[in-house]
Amino acid sequence: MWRAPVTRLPSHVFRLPASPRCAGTTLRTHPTPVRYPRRGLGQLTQAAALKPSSPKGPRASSAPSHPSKATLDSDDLPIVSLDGRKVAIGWNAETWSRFHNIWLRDHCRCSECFHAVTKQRLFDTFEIPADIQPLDVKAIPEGLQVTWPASTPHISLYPWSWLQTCSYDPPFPHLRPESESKTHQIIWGSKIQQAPPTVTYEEVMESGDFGLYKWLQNIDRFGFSFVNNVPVTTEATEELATRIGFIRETQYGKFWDFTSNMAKGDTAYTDLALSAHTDNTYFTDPAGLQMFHMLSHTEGSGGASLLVDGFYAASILRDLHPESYELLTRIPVPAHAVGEEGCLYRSSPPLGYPVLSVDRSSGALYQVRWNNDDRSVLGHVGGDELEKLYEAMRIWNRLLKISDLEYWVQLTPGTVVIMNNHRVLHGRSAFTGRRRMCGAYIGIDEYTSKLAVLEEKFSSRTSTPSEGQRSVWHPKF
Ligand SMILES: C[N+](C)(C)CCCC[C@H](N)C(=O)O
Ligand SMILES: O=C(O)CCC(=O)C(=O)O
Repeated sequence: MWRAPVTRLPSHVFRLPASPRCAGTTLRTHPTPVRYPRRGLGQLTQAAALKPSSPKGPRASSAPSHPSKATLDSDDLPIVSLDGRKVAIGWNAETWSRFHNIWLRDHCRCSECFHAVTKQRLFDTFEIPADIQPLDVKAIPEGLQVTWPASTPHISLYPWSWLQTCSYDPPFPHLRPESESKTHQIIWGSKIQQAPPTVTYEEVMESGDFGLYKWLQNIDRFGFSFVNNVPVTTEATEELATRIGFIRETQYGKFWDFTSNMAKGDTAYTDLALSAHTDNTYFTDPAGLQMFHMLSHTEGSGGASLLVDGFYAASILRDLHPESYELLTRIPVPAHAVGEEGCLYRSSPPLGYPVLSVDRSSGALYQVRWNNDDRSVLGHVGGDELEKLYEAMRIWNRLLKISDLEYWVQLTPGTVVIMNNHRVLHGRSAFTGRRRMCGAYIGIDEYTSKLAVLEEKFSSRTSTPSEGQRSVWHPKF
């Protein structure tokens, strides 16, 4: 049985082994702090600075760390030079970035080129000559200053830290904001039941939003969170959901209040057991968050809830069954929801989406789509690949049922569970009696937007300026 080496974290949570990249989690390498060009390097004359730098100029080897302040000392500025159709910036003796001239002109964010409030581009990118050349490039304490040819020469200024965050030749991943959350992702197994991520209703509802931030950080890191002490009403549960964003309405309604009465044409509205699955595999954009609050269960038993970390299961599949992992990241699987007379939802495009969606550039897993009950006819997989696909699904299904991965919990009135439906699978055991459940979906974009806004508010990296308007140099757009 594959087990990630347990590190110094509590026994029920651990980070993936220090392999370069695992499903959904890229461990951050903390760059050794790098000094800016020493005085000697910073003293290039203006003319020298404009000379094309040596094409074999040193490439990035030690990634720079963000400058500790917005402006740099005049005698310690990066070297800047023209390099054909690019501008080269020497952060230190061996680390350079190169930005295409057209990229720099396109990304000018002065008030003429970029709307200071709406943060939308104001000029026509395609008016920029493909071979545009600066009249001048200069390193000044505030950043890289570039003068562009125009009837009245146009001056652009790019802050040093923004250039480092956006550097693409080479990229500095550890400076990208998305590296933060990926690094924070914590995968878990059944031992999470020792200390599941939990916040209180009072924390989440308090007006300062820090409790709400704590809740969303839980979801960002673990893929789910409980909320305790929630009033046992649909109204309080709905109000809790809308603290994150507007509810996603579907054919099941907006805020659901359901039981096993087949009110809707889906087995969720029965007392049957449901194996681990994600919802909405038939939607182009499956709901991002799913919230459940069990309001009552009388005259019966069972109905325990199941949570499985799909990113954990996928990392095991990747490491132990790479061929099956590859098939599940490549072969689309169609799905449908047609139980309601007035509905005939089927995947669009008709072939559907892979069970495991992987970012083709980084290789990081970003979504699990799995509901074997809602899967449609596999009519597009030919040859021996079909049997390999069934074998891959069999292995995947077996992984989801390993006791070390299953977190069974009996929900009780007053405790809400919310999960990231793109990562955490859920299910339930069969039950008897009358079981009343309520909840809602929230779109993935509403969730990630609210988390980003709260990060702006509470984290040091991207604080909103005192005047309340976010900077045009915000690292996230
Ligand atoms: C609305 N509520 C969550 C109660 C039921 C949703 C139906 C679940 C459906 N089989 C799916 O996997 O999407
Ligand atoms: O009834 C439950 O506990 C969960 C039902 C379910 O899996 C769903 O609605 O997707």
